Amino acid sequence: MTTTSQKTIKVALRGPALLNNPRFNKGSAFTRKERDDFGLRGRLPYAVDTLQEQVDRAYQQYQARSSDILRNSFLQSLKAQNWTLFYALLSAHLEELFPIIYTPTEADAIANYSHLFRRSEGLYLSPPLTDTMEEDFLDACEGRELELIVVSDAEAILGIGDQGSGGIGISAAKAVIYTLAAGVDPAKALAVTLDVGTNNQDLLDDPLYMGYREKRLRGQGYDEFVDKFVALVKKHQPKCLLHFEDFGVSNAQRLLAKYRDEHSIFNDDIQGTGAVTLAALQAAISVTRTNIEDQRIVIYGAGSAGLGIARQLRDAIVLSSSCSEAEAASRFYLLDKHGLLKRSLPEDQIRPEIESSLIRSEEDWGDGETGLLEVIKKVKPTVLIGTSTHPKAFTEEVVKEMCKHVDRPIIFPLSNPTRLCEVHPKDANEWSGGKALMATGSPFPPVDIPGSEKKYVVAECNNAMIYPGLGFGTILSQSKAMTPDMIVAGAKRLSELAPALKDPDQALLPPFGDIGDINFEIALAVLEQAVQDGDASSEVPKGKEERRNWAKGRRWTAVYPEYEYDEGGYK
Ligand SMILES: NC(=O)C1=CN([C@@H]2O[C@H](COP(=O)(O)OP(=O)(O)OC[C@H]3O[C@@H](n4cnc5c(N)ncnc54)[C@H](O)[C@@H]3O)[C@@H](O)[C@H]2O)C=CC1
Ligand SMILES: CC(=O)C(=O)O
Ligand SMILES: [Mg+2]
Repeated sequence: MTTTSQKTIKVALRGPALLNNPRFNKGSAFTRKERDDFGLRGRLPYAVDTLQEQVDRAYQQYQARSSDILRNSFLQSLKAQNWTLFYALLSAHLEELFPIIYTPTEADAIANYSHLFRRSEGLYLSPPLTDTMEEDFLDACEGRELELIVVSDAEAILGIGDQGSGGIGISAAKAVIYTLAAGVDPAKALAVTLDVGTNNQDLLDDPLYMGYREKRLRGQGYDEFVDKFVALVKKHQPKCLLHFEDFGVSNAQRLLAKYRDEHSIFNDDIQGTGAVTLAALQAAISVTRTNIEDQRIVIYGAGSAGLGIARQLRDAIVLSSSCSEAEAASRFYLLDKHGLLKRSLPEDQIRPEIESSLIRSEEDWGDGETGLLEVIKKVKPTVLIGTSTHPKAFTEEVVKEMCKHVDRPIIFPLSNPTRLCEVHPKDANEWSGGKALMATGSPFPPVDIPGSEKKYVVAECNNAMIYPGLGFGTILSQSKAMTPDMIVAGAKRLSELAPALKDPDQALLPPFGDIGDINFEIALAVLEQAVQDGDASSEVPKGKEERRNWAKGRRWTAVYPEYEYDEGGYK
């Protein structure tokens, strides 16, 4: 691990103000000279640590915590103290710590936000403070030119639903992953929660609940509130990527459509999930040696993720075959709470934003609700994807029925956190006699390959495998929008890096331990696409190799620069 960079930066903070600033704090790693210059001599134990020694100590402290939620709290607190150490520790033990800062543990941390709370982070915006929103926004930006804002209104956090003010947790976690995986400078990122109230009665009844204790704002009031926020982003941070996370399905779709031509925006649950699933599917069909247009695809759970996946895969079929959009759409069978989405369902059982080509016609399917097993029997799908939050929905009967018709069923139970997964991969593996090609939303241990000493690594098909690269590539390009072609370029690059391409017994996506290298490649692919389409800024270097080196240099890494005291320096 490199512990100091060659860079020297000017800092205007002294003593406790420096030690309490997580961006600049080095704790026990301040050099003797820095201790002299910044009034720190007697404020620190005598020895000067390296970053590696700090990481070793922090890791020991981490390991001493007795539960995942306590480990999550420990890491939160470390982040509030020292960003460099926090990111260096995460990078050093990435695969182990990732599920602690993200799914599944972060879901529990968010659900218990008001009880675990110690220190605020990011920006909290609520309707009673609408009049001061601009002032509060500018305060949170602290004069910085941001590259990234992650915003959530917390209506559909992971699979655990409406979490009110706890939503800041998902914005912050997604922002951390941008830094960890893509090298977005944490000082140029902001986590925001639009705390517009909550319909989660448990939160409303909780005396310790910290959010805006009202039912969710809806309708025109909600739209005006979001409009005001987006207008501030456009006005004060025109170059920043605005990432939407875990909005309720109707708002997610609507807001993406509303703002996509106005600012560089991205909806992770729709676009990120669509892209990562496309990459995993490309790897799976390279194993089955079939074409994407020949798949019959059942998607169980037609919300943000399910619809995002359907649209991304449909568009991929159109791109790689002679199929029209309608022909491509006819390969999909979407199910929601009332079973198969088909025209004979009452109007209020199908969300109005779902395009009719994704809804099956009644002649084929008759009246009444059609459940998953019936759909599997009739459709004989090659691909079954779960985005429903309905645990264990892919029963033994469902998996075995699928196996009757295809040799290698592709089964992606993507719901998070772990306990909401549609099928445990161990069960799907057993029921399919080891034939299922699997990917899940949260991490699962490898499963046995029948008749082999080897294990089958279940890919983690989570948008976190791709969104940092999609976002960083867009930030680098300074394109006005993250275009569909840029997203496809990122997904294509990810699928090329799948271990299954080299060995069909290997995982459909790379491991999360490689998330940094992988997302750098994704970011480059996105940047190249923007350059090719003429969407990149003129500041982007002209030659391809030059661009790669330039992009590498733009990555923030967890190293300590040297500090020089200067009254005009960073505060
Ligand atoms: N692996 C990944 O990268 C991602 C996974 N997800 C996961 O997917 C799940 C859904 O997330 P979103 O789409 O954002 O939520 P959402 O609320 O927009 O969608 C869930 C959909 O499932 C439907 N549903 C609920 N119960 C059902 C049942 N019993 N049968 C069929 N459909 C049912 C709901 O009506 C809704 O339309 C969550 O668990 C989330 O964590 C979401 C985004 C990314
Ligand atoms: C992964 C993600 O974005 C979700 O579960 O909502
Ligand atoms: Mg999400």
